[in-house]
Amino acid sequence: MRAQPKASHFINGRYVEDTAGAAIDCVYAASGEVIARLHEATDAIVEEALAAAKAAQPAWAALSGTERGRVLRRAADMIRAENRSLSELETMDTGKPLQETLVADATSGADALEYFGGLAGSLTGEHIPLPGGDWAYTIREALGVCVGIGAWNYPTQIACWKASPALACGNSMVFKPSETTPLSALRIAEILSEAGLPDGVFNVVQGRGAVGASLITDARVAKVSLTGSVPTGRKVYAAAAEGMRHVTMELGGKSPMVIFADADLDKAVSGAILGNFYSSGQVCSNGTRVYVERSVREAFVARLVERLKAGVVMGDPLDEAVTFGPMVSEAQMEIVLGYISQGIAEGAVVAHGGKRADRDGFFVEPTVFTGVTDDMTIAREEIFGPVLSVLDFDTEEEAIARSNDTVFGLAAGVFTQDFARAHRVVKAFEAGTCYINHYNAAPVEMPFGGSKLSGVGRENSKGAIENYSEMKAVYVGMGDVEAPF
Ligand SMILES: NC(=O)C1=CN([C@@H]2O[C@H](COP(=O)(O)OP(=O)(O)OC[C@H]3O[C@@H](n4cnc5c(N)ncnc54)[C@H](O)[C@@H]3O)[C@@H](O)[C@H]2O)C=CC1
Repeated sequence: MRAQPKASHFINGRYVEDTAGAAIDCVYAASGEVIARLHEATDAIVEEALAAAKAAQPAWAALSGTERGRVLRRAADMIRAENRSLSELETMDTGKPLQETLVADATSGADALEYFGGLAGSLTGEHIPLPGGDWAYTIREALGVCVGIGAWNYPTQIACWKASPALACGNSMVFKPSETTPLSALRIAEILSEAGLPDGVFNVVQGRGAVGASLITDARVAKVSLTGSVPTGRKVYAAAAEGMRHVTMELGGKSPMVIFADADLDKAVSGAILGNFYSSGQVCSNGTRVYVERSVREAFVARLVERLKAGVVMGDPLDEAVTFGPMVSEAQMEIVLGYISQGIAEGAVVAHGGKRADRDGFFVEPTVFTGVTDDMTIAREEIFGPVLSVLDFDTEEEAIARSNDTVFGLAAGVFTQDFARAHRVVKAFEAGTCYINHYNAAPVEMPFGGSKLSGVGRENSKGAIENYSEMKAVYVGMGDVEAPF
């Protein structure tokens, strides 16, 4: 199997290569096979990308929002038309089942392009009447050159979620995908170009952390948007602060899901599956701490395990019948297996799964732990794999307090038929993205992002516009100017 792109980088409307950069091997996670070899951006490539983005931005910003939006919406249509091949590429890049990528990756990217393309024409400032006939107005302006840095779990989606609001507002972007999944952002850049995006407005450069770091501190960069882990977020935020750059930080989590005894148990089990095993658990907002009211805990675990036994089909993720893929990489598999061992060592009980699957590739069995306590490592740290911890609780107050007892604040969910309680619990959650009787849906119309250590700013929704533009305020004096002397 080969998925070799035309070159490693896409700059100024064309593919660019510089083989002097260190090699990045792209590995198909279901077999361990190398399917493409790319090269990290050298200093010359980084310079070329930033110079292109800087040069292209003013003319792009000078177009009307409607004109910019038209390009984004055209790209959205092209992505939808090409959904199958983009989904296959995403599956090869990440190892996620084609069954998932067909509905959740390029389509989500297209949604973002369409949504922000639609908004672009309506971005305006405001008129502010003042006493004495004076007035003020605001001009919504682009920030300039934005840098986007992606994680490996949703490479297409992340590229589009960052590019769409940035470009809608008139910014240009240099995007660095994760070195683990370098392929799909290149194709997105190519499609944007084919849709009519002026050269240099969206550029992709490859590389590991050092390339990301060199992008952030360049004087031409006005904003950095990162999707990644908390430790990386700390470094990127600090580096961006040196130049007073704007940031959006979409970081990790250890989110709670609270299931009350009155919940529709089948819906709650579905929520727990969506919030733990989709993308083999490699989802930042996953609700991995599943608090179940004591009286229904056994029934919940029994149904969950039954559904996993019946529904999990492991195999080649390119086979559409497969529902459960491998970890993205051998390294990630080892991390997840390490957490499982630690859970067992600290006294948690494996109710399902618990080991590497007996097949080629980096597969870890979907794993359910019971007997988990709040102080265990598996209940405190982000695992980023298919490991669900069941914890039991007795009262609403206790469930809320324990849910919030974490440094993270990305997402949280509640399952109950008592809607007054649902809204009360959600109000008390310390999390940016909450769910009632659902989990992990991320429509573009809804803000997405975290509080506490899980992030700064929001992606998607009209709110993202605030994160990719700034207001220039203009005071207009209509009468005398009174001065003290
Ligand atoms: N909140 C959200 O929306 C999401 C958060 N994530 C989080 O991402 C993490 C998993 O993704 P990984 O790729 O392993 O994260 P990571 O933090 O290792 O890497 C993220 C990106 O940052 C780059 N990077 C690393 N060091 C850097 C530095 N010093 N300066 C600039 N860039 C640097 C990497 O090359 C990569 O492109 C998890 O913690 C997960 O929760 C993942 C998806 C969505």
